[in-house]
Amino acid sequence: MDALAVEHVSWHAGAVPIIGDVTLRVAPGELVALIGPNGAGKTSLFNVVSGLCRPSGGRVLLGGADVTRLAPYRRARLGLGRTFQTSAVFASLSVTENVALAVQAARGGSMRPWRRRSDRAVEAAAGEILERVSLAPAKQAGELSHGEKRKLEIALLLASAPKMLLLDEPMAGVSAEDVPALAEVIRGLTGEDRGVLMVEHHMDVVLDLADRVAVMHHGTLLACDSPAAIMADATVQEAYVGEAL
Ligand SMILES: Nc1ncnc2c1ncn2[C@@H]1O[C@H](COP(=O)(O)OP(=O)(O)OP(=O)(O)O)[C@@H](O)[C@H]1O
Repeated sequence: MDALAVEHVSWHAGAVPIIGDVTLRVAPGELVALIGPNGAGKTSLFNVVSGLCRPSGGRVLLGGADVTRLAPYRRARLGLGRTFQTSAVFASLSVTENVALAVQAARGGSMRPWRRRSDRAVEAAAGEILERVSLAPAKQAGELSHGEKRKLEIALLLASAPKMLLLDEPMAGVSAEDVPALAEVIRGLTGEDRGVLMVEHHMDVVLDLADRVAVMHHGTLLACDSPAAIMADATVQEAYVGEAL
Protein backbone atom coordinates (compact mmCIF):
# COMPACT_ATOMS: atom_id res chain seq x y z
CA MET A 1 0.00 0.00 0.00
CA ASP A 2 1.42 3.41 -0.97
CA ALA A 3 1.93 5.97 1.80
CA LEU A 4 0.76 8.52 -0.78
CA ALA A 5 -0.79 8.10 -4.21
CA VAL A 6 -1.55 11.05 -6.47
CA GLU A 7 -3.57 9.76 -9.42
CA HIS A 8 -4.16 11.83 -12.56
CA VAL A 9 -4.48 15.03 -10.53
CA SER A 10 -5.27 18.32 -12.23
CA TRP A 11 -5.83 21.71 -10.63
CA HIS A 12 -7.08 24.96 -12.14
CA ALA A 13 -6.80 28.35 -10.45
CA GLY A 14 -10.09 29.76 -11.65
CA ALA A 15 -9.93 29.12 -15.39
CA VAL A 16 -6.13 28.87 -15.47
CA PRO A 17 -4.76 25.32 -15.64
CA ILE A 18 -1.85 25.00 -13.20
CA ILE A 19 -1.38 21.23 -12.78
CA GLY A 20 -2.29 18.65 -15.43
CA ASP A 21 -2.68 14.90 -15.02
CA VAL A 22 0.01 14.31 -12.39
CA THR A 23 0.46 10.74 -11.14
CA LEU A 24 2.98 10.11 -8.37
CA ARG A 25 3.43 7.47 -5.66
CA VAL A 26 5.44 7.43 -2.46
CA ALA A 27 5.98 4.03 -0.84
CA PRO A 28 6.21 3.56 2.94
CA GLY A 29 9.81 4.27 3.99
CA GLU A 30 10.59 6.06 0.72
CA LEU A 31 11.86 9.62 0.25
CA VAL A 32 10.83 11.20 -3.04
CA ALA A 33 12.23 14.63 -3.94
CA LEU A 34 10.03 16.91 -6.02
CA ILE A 35 12.05 19.30 -8.17
CA GLY A 36 11.33 21.65 -11.04
CA PRO A 37 11.98 25.23 -12.19
CA ASN A 38 10.20 28.11 -10.43
CA GLY A 39 6.49 28.10 -11.21
CA ALA A 40 6.46 24.41 -12.23
CA GLY A 41 3.58 23.66 -9.85
CA LYS A 42 5.33 22.01 -6.89
CA THR A 43 3.64 24.11 -4.19
CA SER A 44 0.30 23.74 -5.97
CA LEU A 45 0.70 19.96 -5.89
CA PHE A 46 1.49 20.14 -2.15
CA ASN A 47 -1.66 22.23 -1.70
CA VAL A 48 -3.75 19.60 -3.47
CA VAL A 49 -2.21 16.77 -1.45
CA SER A 50 -2.67 18.54 1.88
CA GLY A 51 -6.22 19.62 1.02
CA LEU A 52 -5.76 23.39 0.75
CA CYS A 53 -6.80 23.15 -2.91
CA ARG A 54 -9.49 20.87 -4.30
CA PRO A 55 -8.32 19.20 -7.54
CA SER A 56 -10.38 19.63 -10.67
CA GLY A 57 -9.65 16.03 -11.60
CA GLY A 58 -8.02 12.91 -10.20
CA ARG A 59 -7.62 11.41 -6.73
CA VAL A 60 -5.37 11.65 -3.69
CA LEU A 61 -4.95 8.56 -1.50
CA LEU A 62 -3.25 8.29 1.90
CA GLY A 63 -2.36 4.77 2.94
CA GLY A 64 -4.90 3.57 0.39
CA ALA A 65 -7.75 5.76 1.69
CA ASP A 66 -9.26 8.24 -0.78
CA VAL A 67 -8.89 11.68 0.87
CA THR A 68 -9.59 13.79 -2.24
CA ARG A 69 -12.62 15.42 -0.68
CA LEU A 70 -11.38 15.65 2.91
CA ALA A 71 -10.47 18.89 4.68
CA PRO A 72 -6.79 19.43 5.64
CA TYR A 73 -7.36 18.71 9.36
CA ARG A 74 -8.96 15.36 8.55
CA ARG A 75 -6.00 14.42 6.35
CA ALA A 76 -3.72 15.37 9.23
CA ARG A 77 -5.67 13.00 11.49
CA LEU A 78 -5.15 10.27 8.90
CA GLY A 79 -1.39 10.76 9.24
CA LEU A 80 -0.39 13.54 6.84
CA GLY A 81 2.10 16.16 8.08
CA ARG A 82 3.32 19.22 6.20
CA THR A 83 5.97 21.86 6.82
CA PHE A 84 5.79 25.27 5.19
CA GLN A 85 8.49 27.56 3.80
CA THR A 86 8.01 29.96 6.70
CA SER A 87 8.75 29.06 10.29
CA ALA A 88 5.83 28.71 12.69
CA VAL A 89 7.02 28.20 16.25
CA PHE A 90 6.34 29.92 19.59
CA ALA A 91 9.47 32.08 19.78
CA SER A 92 9.21 32.87 23.51
CA LEU A 93 8.86 29.23 24.58
CA SER A 94 11.66 26.73 24.99
CA VAL A 95 12.23 24.01 22.43
CA THR A 96 10.82 21.41 24.85
CA GLU A 97 7.74 23.51 25.59
CA ASN A 98 7.01 23.91 21.88
CA VAL A 99 7.22 20.16 21.28
CA ALA A 100 5.32 19.31 24.49
CA LEU A 101 2.44 21.51 23.33
CA ALA A 102 2.35 19.68 20.02
CA VAL A 103 2.44 16.28 21.76
CA GLN A 104 -0.37 17.34 24.05
CA ALA A 105 -2.46 18.63 21.14
CA ALA A 106 -1.89 15.38 19.24
CA ARG A 107 -2.91 13.30 22.23
CA GLY A 108 -6.08 14.99 23.30
CA GLY A 109 -6.59 18.21 21.47
CA SER A 110 -6.80 19.93 24.86
CA MET A 111 -5.87 23.61 24.72
CA ARG A 112 -5.01 23.83 28.41
CA PRO A 113 -1.48 25.14 28.85
CA TRP A 114 1.14 22.48 29.21
CA ARG A 115 2.04 22.21 32.91
CA ARG A 116 5.63 21.43 33.66
CA ARG A 117 5.15 19.06 36.61
CA SER A 118 1.78 17.52 35.86
CA ASP A 119 2.52 15.61 32.73
CA ARG A 120 5.74 13.64 32.77
CA ALA A 121 4.57 11.43 29.91
CA VAL A 122 4.21 14.44 27.62
CA GLU A 123 7.62 15.70 28.65
CA ALA A 124 9.17 12.28 28.05
CA ALA A 125 7.59 12.02 24.59
CA ALA A 126 8.85 15.52 23.75
CA GLY A 127 12.35 14.58 24.94
CA GLU A 128 12.37 11.49 22.77
CA ILE A 129 11.38 13.46 19.68
CA LEU A 130 14.04 16.09 20.38
CA GLU A 131 16.67 13.37 20.57
CA ARG A 132 15.56 12.11 17.18
CA VAL A 133 16.09 15.55 15.64
CA SER A 134 19.26 16.26 17.69
CA LEU A 135 18.02 19.48 19.20
CA ALA A 136 18.98 20.92 22.61
CA PRO A 137 15.80 21.07 24.72
CA ALA A 138 16.47 24.13 26.87
CA LYS A 139 17.06 26.75 24.18
CA GLN A 140 14.38 29.34 23.55
CA ALA A 141 12.81 28.79 20.13
CA GLY A 142 13.37 32.43 19.19
CA GLU A 143 17.12 32.00 19.59
CA LEU A 144 17.51 29.06 17.21
CA SER A 145 19.43 29.24 13.95
CA HIS A 146 17.49 28.63 10.72
CA GLY A 147 18.74 25.05 10.63
CA GLU A 148 17.66 24.43 14.24
CA LYS A 149 14.27 26.02 13.55
CA ARG A 150 13.72 23.60 10.69
CA LYS A 151 14.56 20.76 13.05
CA LEU A 152 12.05 22.11 15.55
CA GLU A 153 9.36 22.28 12.86
CA ILE A 154 10.03 18.66 12.00
CA ALA A 155 9.88 17.79 15.72
CA LEU A 156 6.46 19.49 15.95
CA LEU A 157 5.23 17.35 13.08
CA LEU A 158 6.61 14.16 14.62
CA ALA A 159 4.48 14.81 17.71
CA SER A 160 1.47 13.46 15.83
CA ALA A 161 3.38 10.42 14.48
CA PRO A 162 2.55 11.07 10.80
CA LYS A 163 2.76 8.26 8.24
CA MET A 164 3.40 10.65 5.35
CA LEU A 165 5.36 13.93 5.45
CA LEU A 166 5.43 16.80 2.97
CA LEU A 167 8.56 18.94 3.42
CA ASP A 168 8.55 22.28 1.65
CA GLU A 169 12.12 23.43 0.97
CA PRO A 170 13.57 22.30 4.30
CA MET A 171 17.01 23.73 3.43
CA ALA A 172 15.74 27.23 2.53
CA GLY A 173 17.64 29.87 4.49
CA VAL A 174 19.75 27.24 6.27
CA SER A 175 23.46 28.10 6.50
CA ALA A 176 25.91 25.76 4.74
CA GLU A 177 27.34 24.53 8.04
CA ASP A 178 23.87 23.48 9.30
CA VAL A 179 22.96 21.55 6.12
CA PRO A 180 24.63 18.18 6.92
CA ALA A 181 22.97 17.89 10.36
CA LEU A 182 19.55 18.76 8.96
CA ALA A 183 20.05 16.32 6.08
CA GLU A 184 20.80 13.61 8.63
CA VAL A 185 17.52 14.35 10.45
CA ILE A 186 15.59 14.23 7.17
CA ARG A 187 17.27 10.94 6.27
CA GLY A 188 15.95 9.48 9.53
CA LEU A 189 12.34 10.50 8.82
CA THR A 190 11.69 7.51 6.58
CA GLY A 191 12.08 5.17 9.59
CA GLU A 192 8.93 3.50 10.93
CA ASP A 193 7.75 3.11 7.30
CA ARG A 194 7.04 6.80 6.92
CA GLY A 195 6.81 8.20 3.40
CA VAL A 196 8.40 11.59 2.66
CA LEU A 197 7.81 13.93 -0.29
CA MET A 198 10.22 16.87 -0.28
CA VAL A 199 10.41 19.97 -2.46
CA GLU A 200 14.03 21.07 -2.50
CA HIS A 201 16.12 23.28 -4.77
CA HIS A 202 19.55 22.20 -3.47
CA MET A 203 20.46 19.43 -5.92
CA ASP A 204 23.31 18.08 -3.78
CA VAL A 205 20.82 17.49 -0.95
CA VAL A 206 18.28 15.96 -3.35
CA LEU A 207 20.82 13.58 -4.86
CA ASP A 208 22.11 12.62 -1.45
CA LEU A 209 18.75 11.96 0.23
CA ALA A 210 16.20 10.93 -2.37
CA ASP A 211 15.31 7.36 -3.29
CA ARG A 212 13.56 8.77 -6.35
CA VAL A 213 13.34 12.22 -7.91
CA ALA A 214 10.12 13.55 -9.46
CA VAL A 215 10.54 16.41 -11.94
CA MET A 216 7.74 18.89 -12.59
CA HIS A 217 7.68 21.31 -15.49
CA HIS A 218 4.80 23.55 -16.60
CA GLY A 219 2.39 21.74 -14.27
CA THR A 220 3.11 18.21 -15.48
CA LEU A 221 5.35 15.43 -14.24
CA LEU A 222 8.26 15.10 -16.69
CA ALA A 223 9.95 12.13 -15.06
CA CYS A 224 10.19 10.20 -11.81
CA ASP A 225 13.18 7.92 -11.37
CA SER A 226 16.36 7.24 -9.40
CA PRO A 227 18.65 10.26 -8.89
CA ALA A 228 21.21 8.82 -11.34
CA ALA A 229 18.60 8.25 -14.06
CA ILE A 230 17.18 11.75 -13.58
CA MET A 231 20.62 13.34 -13.88
CA ALA A 232 21.14 11.47 -17.16
CA ASP A 233 17.69 12.33 -18.58
CA ALA A 234 17.91 14.65 -21.59
CA THR A 235 14.30 15.89 -21.23
CA VAL A 236 15.01 16.90 -17.67
CA GLN A 237 18.19 18.73 -18.65
CA GLU A 238 16.20 20.62 -21.28
CA ALA A 239 13.55 21.69 -18.77
CA TYR A 240 16.30 23.25 -16.71
CA VAL A 241 18.07 25.07 -19.53
CA GLY A 242 19.53 28.23 -18.07
CA GLU A 243 19.08 26.96 -14.52
CA ALA A 244 21.45 25.02 -12.29
CA LEU A 245 20.49 21.38 -11.93
N1 LIG B 1 -4.08 30.79 -6.82
C1 LIG B 1 -3.45 30.97 -7.98
N2 LIG B 1 -3.98 31.72 -8.96
C2 LIG B 1 -3.34 31.88 -10.14
N3 LIG B 1 -2.16 31.35 -10.42
C3 LIG B 1 -1.57 30.59 -9.50
C4 LIG B 1 -2.18 30.37 -8.24
N4 LIG B 1 -1.35 29.57 -7.52
C5 LIG B 1 -0.29 29.33 -8.30
N5 LIG B 1 -0.42 29.94 -9.49
C6 LIG B 1 0.54 29.89 -10.61
O1 LIG B 1 0.80 28.52 -10.87
C7 LIG B 1 2.15 28.32 -11.23
C8 LIG B 1 2.75 27.27 -10.32
O2 LIG B 1 2.96 27.83 -9.03
P1 LIG B 1 3.61 27.02 -7.84
O3 LIG B 1 3.77 27.96 -6.69
O4 LIG B 1 2.83 25.79 -7.60
O5 LIG B 1 5.03 26.65 -8.45
P2 LIG B 1 6.33 26.12 -7.73
O6 LIG B 1 6.86 25.03 -8.57
O7 LIG B 1 6.04 25.80 -6.30
O8 LIG B 1 7.31 27.35 -7.81
P3 LIG B 1 8.45 27.85 -6.77
O9 LIG B 1 9.60 26.90 -6.92
O10 LIG B 1 8.77 29.21 -7.29
O11 LIG B 1 7.86 27.86 -5.40
C9 LIG B 1 2.84 29.67 -11.17
O12 LIG B 1 2.88 30.19 -12.47
C10 LIG B 1 1.91 30.48 -10.29
O13 LIG B 1 1.97 31.83 -10.62
